Amino acid sequence: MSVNEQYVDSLYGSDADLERVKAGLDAHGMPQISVSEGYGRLLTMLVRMSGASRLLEIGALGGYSGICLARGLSSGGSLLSLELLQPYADVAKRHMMDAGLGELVEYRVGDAKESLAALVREGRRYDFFFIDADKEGYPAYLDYALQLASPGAVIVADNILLRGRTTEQSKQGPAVRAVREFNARIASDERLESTVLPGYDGLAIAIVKG
Ligand SMILES: C[S@@+](CC[C@H](N)C(=O)[O-])C[C@H]1O[C@@H](n2cnc3c(N)ncnc32)[C@H](O)[C@@H]1O
Repeated sequence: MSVNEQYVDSLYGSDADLERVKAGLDAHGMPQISVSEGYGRLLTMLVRMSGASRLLEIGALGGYSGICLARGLSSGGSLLSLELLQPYADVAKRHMMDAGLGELVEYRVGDAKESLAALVREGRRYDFFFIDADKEGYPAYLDYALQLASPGAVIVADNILLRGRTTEQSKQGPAVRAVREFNARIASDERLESTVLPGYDGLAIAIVKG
């Protein structure tokens, strides 16, 4: 983390619900790869500012971003979270319940591409997407988000810099290539209005034009 990011994070007090998630990840032998603190706060604000009520998260881990997303919901809103691993979804649900947000979230376990294809078949619509699962899947996740989006929906994706690998031309692995394709599409797709924030590990934010 940069000095600036550390400084900004130090302005905020400790958050008991999010600290519980970090401790829970260690306790369950899960990786500490939750969204950064600063972008977690931004997720809450984006949900609140957009007025989104049907949220779709791709990649739950231990529920850190789930808490941040659900905190921005107003009454009647809900979060569907797609997670590959049942034990991770169970841990995330526990953390959401501990944060008093358990009623707002539902999990679908399995490969996100299959869950997303099922949501398309079911005719579902969402007005906020948070993409944060396997990086090879990002281009497909963007395709599905566009199919599932209501007009004006917000699409956010984390880790678009891959800790420097995205900009290092010698790196040509499948995850790097997929994220480069995703970033290029976020910036150039005429259906989207977008920006990319280069802080922490990079965050893409797009609005689906109405
Ligand atoms: C970076 S972590 C998510 C962090 C979480 N969004 C947060 O900030 O708290 C990525 C998650 O995606 C899940 N994942 C990886 N591949 C997946 C797939 N094909 N389908 C669904 N989930 C997947 C992993 O099991 C892991 O929990």
